[in-house]
Amino acid sequence: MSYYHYGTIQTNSAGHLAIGGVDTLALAEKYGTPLYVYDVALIRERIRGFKKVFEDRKLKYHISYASKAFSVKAMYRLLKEEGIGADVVSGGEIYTAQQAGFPMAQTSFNGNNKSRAELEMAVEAGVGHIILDNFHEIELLEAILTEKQVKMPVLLRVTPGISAHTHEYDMTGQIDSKFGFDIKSGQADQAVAQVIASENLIYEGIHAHVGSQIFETVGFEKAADALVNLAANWAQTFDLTTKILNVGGGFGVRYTAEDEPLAPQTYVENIVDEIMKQVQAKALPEPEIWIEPGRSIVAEAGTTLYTIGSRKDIPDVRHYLDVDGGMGDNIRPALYQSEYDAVVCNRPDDAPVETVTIAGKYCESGDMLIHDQPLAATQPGDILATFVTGAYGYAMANNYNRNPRPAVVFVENGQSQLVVRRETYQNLTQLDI
Ligand SMILES: Cc1ncc(COP(=O)(O)O)c(C=O)c1O
Ligand SMILES: N[C@@H](CCCC[NH3+])C(=O)O
Repeated sequence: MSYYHYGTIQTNSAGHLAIGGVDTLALAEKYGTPLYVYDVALIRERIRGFKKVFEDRKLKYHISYASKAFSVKAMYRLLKEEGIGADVVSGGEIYTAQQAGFPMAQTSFNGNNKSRAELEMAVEAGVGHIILDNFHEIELLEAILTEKQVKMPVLLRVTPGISAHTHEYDMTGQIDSKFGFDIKSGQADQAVAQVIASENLIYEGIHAHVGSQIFETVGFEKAADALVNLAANWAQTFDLTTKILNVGGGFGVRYTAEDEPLAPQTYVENIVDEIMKQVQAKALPEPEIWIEPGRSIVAEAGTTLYTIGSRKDIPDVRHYLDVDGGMGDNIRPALYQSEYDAVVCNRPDDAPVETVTIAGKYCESGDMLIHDQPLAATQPGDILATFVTGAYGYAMANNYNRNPRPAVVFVENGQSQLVVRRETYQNLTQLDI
């Protein structure tokens, strides 16, 4: 086997790459390329794996899928089926969840610059919790709630001063961060005092998110300690009960064979055990533990299919193999130098015969999907699959060079279902006047 296995991905009896029991060549034929294909069984498996950690321990919990990783109506419907919540970060995500018929009480709203219009929308939509991020937002929300004469449960997002080991753009828990109230300087204390004094903001707990694509558990455990300490301090100083401890997401996944993440549940087991240890040591009441994973629920479930087109061979320098997508459907290599693996869908198990650089079709020299990919022999028209594109792929897709965004297909039990249509050229000009 020449590629790494995720979920239901396998070579079928025809010798082709199959996902969810569906031949990828048939998918490319039916829906066109580039195409995002999601292995629904793997998404379910990830969600159930997280649930099991809490249920095995008989703990109070809430899983809030970080929608930003992949926010489309079909995803919210799947979350609803699996009975978990969703974290949203914009009016657009609130709208999408509403359109999908998602139970809005099961949502929380994060973000460092929520607008008045977005906060009003959240209150009207019945969003379950607002995760307060800064002093301006406290005032804004208080004003809205006073006007509407409603009350809103809130969490306070704090920055615990932990620098997680990941790409600089993926770090969020360090003191010098645009997100949340800083603990060390006393901002978090000041914020909670303001919330307690408010008529309409109902304090329910604390939130921290240290960053994304993190492999070590130590950062998460330190953040968990910081949250329990804060809850203990606030119990003493303000006689305040912290009902919810939200430790965020950020659990790292395997993009290539070189990555060595822990099993997704292991991160959560470590965090939960650390929280419960500290809670017991400080004699605090048992909190409801919230997690907010995005990538670890959807990343490995996503595969992108491309059609191979031209190639350029520069003797003794490099072989460029071009595909019909690129930084418009996967900006992560250009933005974070992220690495991916690929196989040729009609012969995934063939031994590599050359090392190629997979280039996108966009007018940017940096539009490379994979550097130095060992690959079987290919010809124009062959279908190429890149793995682990389910998180921050479609979510960050764009129309650069006026390329339409690809379609999204869910596969499960041998069936495929179109869940997002391919954009058309007409869609591209529909807002132009
Ligand atoms: C507040 C918050 N919660 C959750 C997430 C989800 O992170 P991930 O997709 O790495 O699990 C993020 C993104 O980093 C975030 O900023
Ligand atoms: N978009 C980023 C992660 C950002 C996480 C959100 N705070 C990625 O693809 O890795």
